[in-house]
Amino acid sequence: MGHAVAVWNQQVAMEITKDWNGIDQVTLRSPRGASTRVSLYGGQVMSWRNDRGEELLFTGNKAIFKPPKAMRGGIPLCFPQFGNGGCLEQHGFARNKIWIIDDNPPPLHQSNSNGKAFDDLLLKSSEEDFKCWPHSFEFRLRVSLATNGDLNLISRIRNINGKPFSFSFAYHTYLCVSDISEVRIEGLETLDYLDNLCQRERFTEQGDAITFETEVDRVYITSPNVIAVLDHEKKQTVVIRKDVIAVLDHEKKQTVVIRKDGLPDVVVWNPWEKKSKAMIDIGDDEYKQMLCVDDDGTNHVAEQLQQGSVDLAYTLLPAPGDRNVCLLGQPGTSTQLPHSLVFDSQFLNPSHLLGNPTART
Ligand SMILES: O=P(O)(O)OC[C@H]1O[C@H](O)[C@H](O)[C@@H](O)[C@@H]1O
Repeated sequence: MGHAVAVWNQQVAMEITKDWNGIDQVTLRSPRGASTRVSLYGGQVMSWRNDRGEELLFTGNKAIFKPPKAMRGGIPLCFPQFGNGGCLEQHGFARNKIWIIDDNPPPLHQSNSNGKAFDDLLLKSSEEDFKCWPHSFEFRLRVSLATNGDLNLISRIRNINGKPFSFSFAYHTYLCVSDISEVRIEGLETLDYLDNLCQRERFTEQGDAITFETEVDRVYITSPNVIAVLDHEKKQTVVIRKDVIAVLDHEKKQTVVIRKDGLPDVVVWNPWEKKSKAMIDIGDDEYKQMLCVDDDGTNHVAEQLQQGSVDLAYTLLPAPGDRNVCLLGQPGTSTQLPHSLVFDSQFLNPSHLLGNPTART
């Protein structure tokens, strides 16, 4: 079966229920109480809670949980287009499709499932999609939850007829923050970005850090190894690496680390007050509690998939905020943060990405 649990009590580790629209949703639970819920509508992660039951992803009070639009919040999957730069609807159609549970997924590395509850979902190109995007693909998503609450997403996109196609992709992650005015991002300051608010004009980031005093919608190109997003109010920091993003919330005493592979760019988005008021599915003031840090391959990759498949891996790791953090990047380098996580980021090897038992100390 494509939904399985490796180690602990399977009966409590995974549950399939119907949402209020009658659409299946899969809840995975860790033995320590962390959980995640993924909807077959869009393959979207709707919720991710740490072992204290605290929600780590943003969902607004006015979020609309009804097809044909994706719910604003959680982690929508943007495919085969991120943004509105192509011929498709904004962020592509995958987030608005009904996925199925994949009962027979091709194997991932053996250790991927060690000690984890996981579920495999599948979206196949349909005749309807073909009218607007004439390419044959299979998009497999593995969502897994480790014993320690780490959330891993692996997207495997496969060209199934050998005719090359291009696509862009993003994990459009809505992080929950305390107060956007108290959040800053460090590490993007020398990067070039395309400003979606200025017809994608290219600028170079000049400030010491990115702070939020107005709407921001930027694509940072080829993000470096380390970016930090600090949330003073929540006492939380997000560290983003090319392969890793960490989110530390001092107030909530939690850390989230994101590791990614095959996704060179970072999109930073907050709609701010005016745009929020114009959006029907977010409360007027809720922009203060959200920050989208999307990991994508919009500009550089626009993956050309000639044959075979590409894997786009993504890991979110929560950690208590009362220990020291050491993010180990390249061998011999490290970034010390005030709170706590130690991991080995040789994540290009899926066994490290998904199954490294030393990921948390
Ligand atoms: O409203 P959505 O289609 O979900 O898009 C929400 C946002 O997604 C990304 O972050 C884009 O950079 C923004 O321009 C867009 O507004």
